[in-house]
Order: sequence, then structure tokens, then C-alpha cells
Amino acid sequence: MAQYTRVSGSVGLITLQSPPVNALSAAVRQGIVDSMQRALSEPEVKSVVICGQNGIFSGGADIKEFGGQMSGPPLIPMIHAIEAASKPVVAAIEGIALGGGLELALGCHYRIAHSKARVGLPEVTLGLLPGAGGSQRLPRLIGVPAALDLITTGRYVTAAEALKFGLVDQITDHNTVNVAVKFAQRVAGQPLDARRISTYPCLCPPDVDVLFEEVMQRVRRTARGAIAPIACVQAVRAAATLPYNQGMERERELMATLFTSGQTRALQYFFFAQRAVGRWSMPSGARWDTSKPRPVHKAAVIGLGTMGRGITVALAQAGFSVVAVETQEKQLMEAKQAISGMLERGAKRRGVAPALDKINYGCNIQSVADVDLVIEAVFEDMALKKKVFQQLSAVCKPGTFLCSNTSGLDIDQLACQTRNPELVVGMHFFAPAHVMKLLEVVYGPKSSPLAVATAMQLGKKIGKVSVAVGNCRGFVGNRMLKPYLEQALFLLEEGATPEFVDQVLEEFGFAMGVFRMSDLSGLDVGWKVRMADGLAVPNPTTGQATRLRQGRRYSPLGDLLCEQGRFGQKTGRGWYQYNKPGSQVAKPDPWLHSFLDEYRARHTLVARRIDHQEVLERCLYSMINEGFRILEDGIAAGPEDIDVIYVFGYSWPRHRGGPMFYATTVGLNKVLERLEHYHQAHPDVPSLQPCDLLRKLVGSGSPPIQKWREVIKKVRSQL
Ligand SMILES: C/C=C(\C)C(=O)SCCNC(=O)CCNC(=O)[C@H](O)C(C)(C)COP(=O)(O)OP(=O)(O)OC[C@H]1O[C@@H](n2cnc3c(N)ncnc32)[C@H](O)[C@@H]1OP(=O)(O)O
Repeated sequence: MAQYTRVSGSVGLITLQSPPVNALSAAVRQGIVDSMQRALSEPEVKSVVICGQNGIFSGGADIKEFGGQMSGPPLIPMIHAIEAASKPVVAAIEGIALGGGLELALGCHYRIAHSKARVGLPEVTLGLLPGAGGSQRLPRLIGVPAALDLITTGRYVTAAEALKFGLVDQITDHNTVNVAVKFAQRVAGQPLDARRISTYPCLCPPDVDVLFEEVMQRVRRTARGAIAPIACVQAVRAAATLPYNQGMERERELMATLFTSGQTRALQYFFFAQRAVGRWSMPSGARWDTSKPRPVHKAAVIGLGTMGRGITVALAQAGFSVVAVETQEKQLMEAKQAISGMLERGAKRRGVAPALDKINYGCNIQSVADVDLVIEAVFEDMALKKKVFQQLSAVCKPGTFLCSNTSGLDIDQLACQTRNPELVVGMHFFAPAHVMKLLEVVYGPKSSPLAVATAMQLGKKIGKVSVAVGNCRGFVGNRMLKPYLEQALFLLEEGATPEFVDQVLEEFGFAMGVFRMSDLSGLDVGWKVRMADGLAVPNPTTGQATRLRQGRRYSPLGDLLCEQGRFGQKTGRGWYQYNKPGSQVAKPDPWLHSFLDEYRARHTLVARRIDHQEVLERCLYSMINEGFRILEDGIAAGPEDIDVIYVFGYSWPRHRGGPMFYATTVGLNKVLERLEHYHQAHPDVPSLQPCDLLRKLVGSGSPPIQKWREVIKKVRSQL
């Protein structure tokens, strides 16, 4: 709703009231319309101020209302009526003015912002465009190039930047509403014609066509199939080339297309999924709202390889004191230099001082004695990690949380090495750890809610999207990657090429196909794991047995490449060839094609034509199937956890919502039917056998994803 009061005798004050972010719900819109009518009809009122309660102007349209029956006054005519008002209307912007919130402010005749306020049009991130006149008013106010930047990226700007653009008229460090009221008194009675943005000509640079072409090309390149950024460019182009009313008509048409697209539904789901993962729970019943974290002031990182360096930078940049330990003197010096460089570059980008003094380096594990939390980031070797955990347990003060950055080893085994296994959790960062947003917080059977809450809060403080997951081989992300990689290899055996498989996955929206990604991560990483598991055996006997290991189909293709020293980008050869070791430009490799031909001939495999659909279905549905198993096993509490992990950690295209949401868009019955089909064709591939939970969901009528938790609860209670 909105509250109307009269202040200072002659100013009508409209306060938006819809906690927590004053979203423009039907009730708020109705409140604004009613309040404006009152303000315009009261002769004592000479001007109007619009503000939001609790120091927040507005977070924009109420996303919860999207997709439902539209009720209450629509936004566009409401904003038009404000702009057309005969008395000056001033927006008092505190906190945030985003999306429809900023569009409302653009309909006002003046905008006063607090110096700490941030404004932006993030609709593109929800698969939409600023469809309440924002795409037409913003370019008229701040010019086409700046408007294109804000609208196509959805980025927020500070009040200072907004002032520079001319987006706001004044900024203040004082009480914004008081300043706005005084301002409104001053401008009462002044002519308003020059204050109505919709009447402004659109400021275009002379080479505007070239600009639109360049922006469109960039947007198409980076959108990975998302349609909203393209529609945003088209809408701004309409502002630049058409009179206002026709531009609004174009905005409406483009919006109608976006609004009914699956992409906006996926992105809206993902918006709420990101928030849902913060409300974590454990199978024991422990939850985010009943488990208090303990403050962490000083942390330590053990092992300063690529991951340890990134973690150290992330902690120091967030203001934590860090003890960074590397036992080899030479490696320690190299790491120190690398970390300082990373901090300096990051600080330069953000215009702040580098946090070099936050880090103390040492080559002795004793130096972590007084820290509150340790993150172990040594090599992925269980024996080594166990030794480190034993040492940490002996050295650290009582109550220190001991965390491992393992990407999939058993957290419980590490916990067992310590005096206080309840203080042990996994903190699985993704490379580069100071850049990638994802953190898997892994609880073992002995981990306490206190340890999980503390790791989750630390993750938040260092800017990560943290997802709490259970302990199993590979946790959530890498466990689901296994069947995906496996299917990709089987497809090569059956006739596909790495470049074809990658092309299909990249067209789907992944930043990189599975083979390019493997080349980047290094093929030797998985090879070592498979050797430790007894799967990769050097020079096995030829024949059928090599493709059937531990009772299931196995492809040794990756192992054979590693045996040739082809580890991917770092060696200049892998699934692709590169100009030199370390180069990132992948080129198809004729050697690999001959190698695949010979391999197939050796195993009497006949290459067949594999189409796009089969690549997608086998790679993605096997991965999704594993996701259902993870839910069934209670490793992830809900589908949102899996989807957030895949979007932030594995470059799953956000506009497809994540693998579990994608399954709902395909139709759970279709996913089930295709898995059954492929499992029948490949009975020796267990990952293609449909999971019981998937069958149960289909059996209960494929409920919407928001209802899965109820079905999962029922399934688990029957176990
Ligand atoms: C056409 C389309 C038009 C005209 C639009 O306006 S589309 C909406 C454009 N606005 C946005 O995209 C802003 C979305 N919100 C945010 O970016 C952030 O929530 C925030 C910056 C406003 C606040 O961030 P923060 O302080 O970290 O808090 P949370 O993100 O956790 O949010 C708190 C709860 O508020 C809910 N919320 C936030 N914005 C909206 C909204 N626009 N509509 C409905 N609900 C919103 C959010 O979901 C949180 O609630 P819970 O999910 O935790 O219950």
C-alpha cells in the first residue's frame, strides 16, 4: 500500500509501504493512484514527494505477481499520470530504485537521491526489458550510449554516477525526504513542460547506427541464447528512431514477447532460487534460522597452489586477516608474489587500496594456532589431507573450524582425523576462487549446524553464493558432472567428434562445451582419480573388456589421451590442438580424428550419424537423472540448490534456470521416457536408468518444481 500525508503545509507526501523492498504490488500501485488523486485535488497541496518506507525507494515491480492474474492499476498509465500531473512531483530516492522503481522515478519531474542510493534497470536479468516506459525515457534523459549500457547489462549505478549521467538532479548526505520536501516547496508553481522526459528528443551520437550494430553484435555474442538483451537493444533503438508514443508501442510489443517466453519464467525461478539456498537445512532438521554462526575474525589457508591463492585473495579482499601457509619456501615466495599481484590488480579495478597487509605468510603449520577457521587447500590426495587434518587438530586452539577445499573427497574421513569432527566441513571453491561466485559448503554426518552456519556466513561475507550440501563422492556439482562427461565420451565412441558435441552444448548455452572445458581444467586431473579408483589401467588388454570395467560400460578414451601426454591446454594438446602450451584457442585436431577412427576399428565399433537431439538428451538427461538421485539421497535439500550450483559453478545458461528447472520445461514425463529409451539401448550404463524419484514425480502428475520438496519428503519418509 502507500500512505498519504501532508507535510510542511503544502507538500503531499506519498510513502510506499510494502516490505521488505517496497515492490510495486497491486496494493502499492492502487495506493499511489489514490494518493496522487488526493494530492492533485487538495488546493492546499502545491507539490508532491514520493518516497519509500524504511529507507528504500522501491525494488521495482513485484516479481511474485508475474505469471498470475493481473490486478490493480497497471504501471504504465500510473507513471504517465504522474508525469502529466499539474503539480511538481519529486522522487526522494533512498536505498534503491530498481526496475519499475526507477521507472516510477523517471515519471516524476525531479529526482533527489541519497549519496548511498543505487539505481538501475535490472529487468534484463529477469528476461525482460524496462517495460514501464524505462526503455523510452532513460535514453531521452541520459543519451543513447549510457542508456544502452545500463539497460542491456542491468547494472546498478551509485548516486554519484547517476548524477554524472543526469539521471538524478541532486544528491544529498542528509535526510533525503526532508531535502526532497524542501526542494518540492521551492519548485511549487514552476512550469513543468521542460520536466516531462517523454517530451524530450532522444540524444543520439552522430554514428548511432554503428553504435547499435556494435552493441547488438556484442550482446548476441555474450547472450548465449538469451533473448532479453537483444530485445533491450531493439527497444532503445525504437527510442532513438521513433516518436515517444510509437516507441512505447514497440516497447509493449517486445515486452509481450518476452513476458510469455520460457526464459523469463526460468529467470524468475532462478531469482527466487538464489535466495532459497540461503535458507539451508540439514537432514537432521538443523536449519539456517535456528543455527547461529560464530564470528570469524582470522582465517588460515593451507596450501598455496592455484586454489589456495584464490581463496587467500577472496578472504583478504573481504577484510579478513589471513595466515597463508605453504611448507616449501620456494613455492611460498612464488605464491606471495602471485597473491600480491592479484590483490593489486583487483584493487586497481575497484579503485581501492590493495589488502596486502591483511596477509601473514608462513611455511610452518604452527602459525595457524590462533585462527578461528582454517581452509585446507593442499593437493587432492586423501593421505596428504588426512595428515594435514591431524596436524591442524593438534595445533589449532579449541573451537577452530577446520574446512577442506576438496572437490569431492570424503569429508567424514577427514573429520575422523580430528579431535572435534563436529567442527569439520567442506568449503569447495571453484577456480579461480577469488572470481567464481559458487561455494559448496559440505556437511558430513558429524558436522555441527554451528560449523555449517559459520561456513555459510563466511561464504556470504566473501561474496559467494553458498549452497549447503551433503557429503558424497563429488558432492553435488562434480557428482552430476560424471554421467555428463561419460555420455560425451560414449558419443565419441559411437561416431561423434569433440567439436560437434561442444557445438551442440554451446548452442544450448554453455560457455564451453564439455571437451573444451576438460581441456581447460586439465585431463590429467580426472585421470589420476580414475587411476586411484582402479578404473584407468595403463595398457589394458585389448578387446571388449577394456570398455567394460567394474561391471559397467567404460570409455578409456580420456586415459589414452593422457598416456600420450595430452593433458589439454597446458600441454598444447588434448581433445583439441593449441598453437602452444597454455594457449586458449582450440582448433580441431586431425590427429584426434584418426585416433578415434583407429579406436573404433580396434573395438569393432561402427561410427553412426549422431544428431543434435541425441547429444543434448544423453548428456543433459543423464546429468539431470543424477540430480534426481542427489535429491532422493538427501544430498541436496531441494532442486534450487542444484540449479544454483550449476549456474554459478558450471556455466549452465541462467536463462534455462538450471538443470532441474530445465527438466520441467522439457516435461518430466519426456525426460523419463527418453532415459528409458537410452537405457534400453545401453543397459550397461547405470546412469541412464531412470531414478525412482523421477518416476514418482511423473507418477504424481509432474508437480511444479516449487512442490517437489513435498514429494521428496514423502519418498524419504517411506524409506
Ligand atoms: C517489467 C518489469 C518491471 C517493471 C520490474 O520492475 S522487474 C523487477 C526489477 N527489480 C529487480 O530486479 C530487483 C530485484 N531485487 C533485488 O535485486 C534485490 O532483492 C534487492 C537489491 C532489491 C535487495 O537485495 P537484498 O537486500 O540482498 O535482499 P534480497 O535480495 O534477499 O531480497 C529480500 C526479499 O525481497 C524479495 N524481493 C526483492 N525484490 C523483489 C521484487 N522486485 N519483487 C518481489 N520480491 C522481491 C526477495 O525475494 C527477498 O524475499 P525472500 O525471497 O527472501 O522471501
